[in-house]
Amino acid sequence: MFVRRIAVVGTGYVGLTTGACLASLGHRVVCADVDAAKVARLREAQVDILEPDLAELVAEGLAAGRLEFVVGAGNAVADAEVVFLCLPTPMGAGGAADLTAVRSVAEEVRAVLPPGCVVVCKSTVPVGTSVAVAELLDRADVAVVSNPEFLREGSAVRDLLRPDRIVVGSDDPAAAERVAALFAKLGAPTVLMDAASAELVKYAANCFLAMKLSYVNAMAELCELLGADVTAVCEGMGYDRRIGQSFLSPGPGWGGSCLPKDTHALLQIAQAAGLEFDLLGATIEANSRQQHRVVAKVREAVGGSLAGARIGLLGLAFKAGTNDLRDSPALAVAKLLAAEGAELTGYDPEIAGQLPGLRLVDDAYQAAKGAAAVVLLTEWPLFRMLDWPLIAELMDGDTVLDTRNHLDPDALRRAGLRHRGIGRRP
Ligand SMILES: NC(=O)c1ccc[n+]([C@@H]2O[C@H](COP(=O)([O-])OP(=O)(O)OC[C@H]3O[C@@H](n4cnc5c(N)ncnc54)[C@H](O)[C@@H]3O)[C@@H](O)[C@H]2O)c1
Ligand SMILES: O=c1ccn([C@@H]2O[C@H](COP(=O)(O)OP(=O)(O)O[C@H]3O[C@H](CO)[C@@H](O)[C@H](O)[C@H]3O)[C@@H](O)[C@H]2O)c(=O)[nH]1
Repeated sequence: MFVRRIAVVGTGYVGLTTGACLASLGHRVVCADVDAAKVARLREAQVDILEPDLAELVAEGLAAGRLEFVVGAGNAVADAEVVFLCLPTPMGAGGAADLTAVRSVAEEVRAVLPPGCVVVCKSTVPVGTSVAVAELLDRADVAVVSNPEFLREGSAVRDLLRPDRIVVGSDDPAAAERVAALFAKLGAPTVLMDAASAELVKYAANCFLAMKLSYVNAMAELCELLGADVTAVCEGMGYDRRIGQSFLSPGPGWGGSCLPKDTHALLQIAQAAGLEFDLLGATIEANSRQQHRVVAKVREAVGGSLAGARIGLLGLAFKAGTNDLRDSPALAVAKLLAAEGAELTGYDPEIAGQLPGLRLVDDAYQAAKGAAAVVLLTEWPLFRMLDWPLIAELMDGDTVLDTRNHLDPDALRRAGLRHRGIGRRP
């Protein structure tokens, strides 16, 4: 494999993982960010996000001289053969993806990109963005390639080094081949296509996953009405290889930094193209319904009114294994509870500091103390090991709402508590 000089712009979940992994594959990588304090920490191998193996890979790359961190995209690209854009594309006005950072970096680097380099869009961006970036760059000698990223938070390094597939799209097939070659060592199935299709694959995949979860959450509601058990139903469905066992767990609704913004963005993309994508709209609506359903269950547990009710929340991150709170369903549920006058105390093993609308405490027992009900919102393994008799003693009420079906109902029952799950037989 040829060693390549690579620049990565943006050192968040995607950029830092991409940079550290490409360095571990032998390439020489310069990562840039606008956040000077973050760059200073990264130069000391201090990684803020909770990602297994990432800090180690960063330290190894720095020590080997293959990984470097600089402030500002313009300072990273000078001798790069390939430039990855790993910039935020948050939900903007009306739900569309906000491309401000991508555009501003394209303008920042256009005059300093070396001749013949390839610019790769790894951010999740609407169809047509590669073409728009090429127009902004206005450099006939620079090709633009789409290489969407599919990593999950909490397993970012593993997902990047052992991907299910690599998608590379460009209207310049030679440039796409050059980008695919960077990852050749991984031996993953690599799908080459045109730029528009590659951009759409990312949204198509995330929206399909969201739809699968909304379906499962709706099925859980139906199970409650019919006296069936969603765990058994999903297990039975999942053995069908066309369906699969993964991504079939009901919860308090799906969230995180990607699924919510990407479903809204694709709805906008479809609408702009003249398609009312009703199925996707229903997927989003069902998710909001699921959060309201959780609130209704808490209301019922405390006897009808949440005004002044003390509620203990276990878990705040959008899923276990991350300290990311972006679009966390736990926070969405907390906000709805607070709007009805509930007094919230919350605990998450990976979240510290202050959050609006709730009192953050240092352990699950403090969250349960005096609570009329306890609500588990993130499936942290440690919650399975709690001292339930002690929690029963500390609580005012007796109901634990387990929105992830994560706890052992018998252990709670033995402690004298009422366990309420999602889609479970009472
Ligand atoms: N987080 C994920 O799990 C994930 C997975 C796949 C794809 N994506 C997509 O990848 C993109 C990046 O997501 P992320 O989660 O890594 O974002 P992030 O918010 O974690 O990181 C973005 C980084 O870009 C930096 N930045 C912003 N403007 C900049 C500029 N002008 N110049 C240089 N740096 C700048 C920020 O300071 C930040 O460090 C998004 O489009 C997202 O949808 C995210
Ligand atoms: O069976 C399941 C699986 C997930 N979730 C929830 O769904 C949300 C998203 O989970 P996950 O997909 O694991 O999180 P992300 O790290 O945001 O990863 C998604 O978003 C990334 C950014 O686009 C993509 O790269 C990944 O492929 C895609 O899985 C979270 O709230 C989870 O709790 C469930 O409720 N039940």
